[in-house]
Amino acid sequence: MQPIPDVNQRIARISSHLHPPKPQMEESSALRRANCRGKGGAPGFKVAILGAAGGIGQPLAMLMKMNPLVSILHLYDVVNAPGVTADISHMDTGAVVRGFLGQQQLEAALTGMDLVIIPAGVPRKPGMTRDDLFKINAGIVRTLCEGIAKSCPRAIVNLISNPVNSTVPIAAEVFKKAGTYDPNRLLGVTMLDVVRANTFVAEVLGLDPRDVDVPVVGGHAGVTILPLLSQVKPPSSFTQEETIYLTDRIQNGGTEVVEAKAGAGSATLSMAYAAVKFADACLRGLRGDAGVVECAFVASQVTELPFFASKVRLGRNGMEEVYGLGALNEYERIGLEKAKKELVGSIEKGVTFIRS
Ligand SMILES: NC(=O)c1ccc[n+]([C@@H]2O[C@H](COP(=O)([O-])OP(=O)(O)OC[C@H]3O[C@@H](n4cnc5c(N)ncnc54)[C@H](O)[C@@H]3O)[C@@H](O)[C@H]2O)c1
Ligand SMILES: O=C(O)C[C@H](O)C(=O)O
Repeated sequence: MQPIPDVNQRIARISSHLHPPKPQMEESSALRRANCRGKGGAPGFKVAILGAAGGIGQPLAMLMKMNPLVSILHLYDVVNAPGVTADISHMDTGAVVRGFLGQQQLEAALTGMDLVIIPAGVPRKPGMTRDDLFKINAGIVRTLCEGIAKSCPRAIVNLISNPVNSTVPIAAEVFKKAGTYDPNRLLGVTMLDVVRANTFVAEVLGLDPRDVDVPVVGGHAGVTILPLLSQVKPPSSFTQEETIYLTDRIQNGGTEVVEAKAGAGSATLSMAYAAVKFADACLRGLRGDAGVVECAFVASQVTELPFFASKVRLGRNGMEEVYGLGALNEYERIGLEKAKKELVGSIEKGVTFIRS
């Protein structure tokens, strides 16, 4: 005969139906992870997203949950991390998802991570430059990088927060101060410029964008975004009119989206796609795949500037080789001078923010 549960047990059972266990945020679930038979031990890399509840963070988290190279996915934000974590964690893909809310959980979010992707920070509104975001985002990036230096100093960092031309130097200075700086592990994400360039060039040439590869060098703001149309694959030639149109559209792709969103933010979905494309390349490099090459804003000796976006080869140690610029045509040489002129100030601004 079944024992009759006492009233308190019955109330507890009814209440647990009405108020199902909260999504896993640390130890909040009624059936704790330790009691589950599956330990989520699939082989793969541990990845954290900082700013995971934002416009980029959410689709980025979804796409990383779908990436078979990821075994553990940590979602950190200062707001709404529990909701996003609950939602994403129901996807029946391999990665185990854990959520972390607020500064006091930053250390737990970062400990043991192989790759940290940072889309935390405010986006532009129409009329603003990326540099207008410096005031708020510089401090956010500093805090998060201090956390990385403390909790996962060997992690590869993919920095998305704008202005990338200044936030990457900020991150480098924070890591230097902490004694953990490895230039090969700090990569500013400029992949969206490449994704846009491939799309716009394919449109002009009448090709499938998946068959087009446009190197984009320099930085990630206005004239610092320098597409090398003379090096497009498959080899292609452009009229002067096409070159001017394409260069302008690639350099102002971000503004095109900011204006279309009319105050509701900047590129999020195409950025999440680009971020995952780049993160996947980093993970394939970490796995030891040969010939993984993408563009990124990195510490560099390709020009006289300390940072510059170039094609880089990714490997077990992050960036393993930075490629030179190759032969440039006259139009690109003029563009390069303009890009360097603006980059000097943006890099210096980031360095000074930490040193002063
Ligand atoms: N590199 C690129 O190509 C590229 C492309 C698009 C956007 N961006 C930049 O990415 C950033 C984010 O854009 P978005 O559209 O996702 O913005 P968003 O406002 O939608 O999301 C930002 C998220 O960051 C979180 N956040 C704020 N402070 C934080 C902190 N201290 N720690 C952790 N999280 C914090 C917010 O709570 C929010 O969830 C912006 O700076 C934007 O300019 C860069
Ligand atoms: O343009 C922006 O402010 C966001 C981002 O840098 C982009 O290129 O879309």
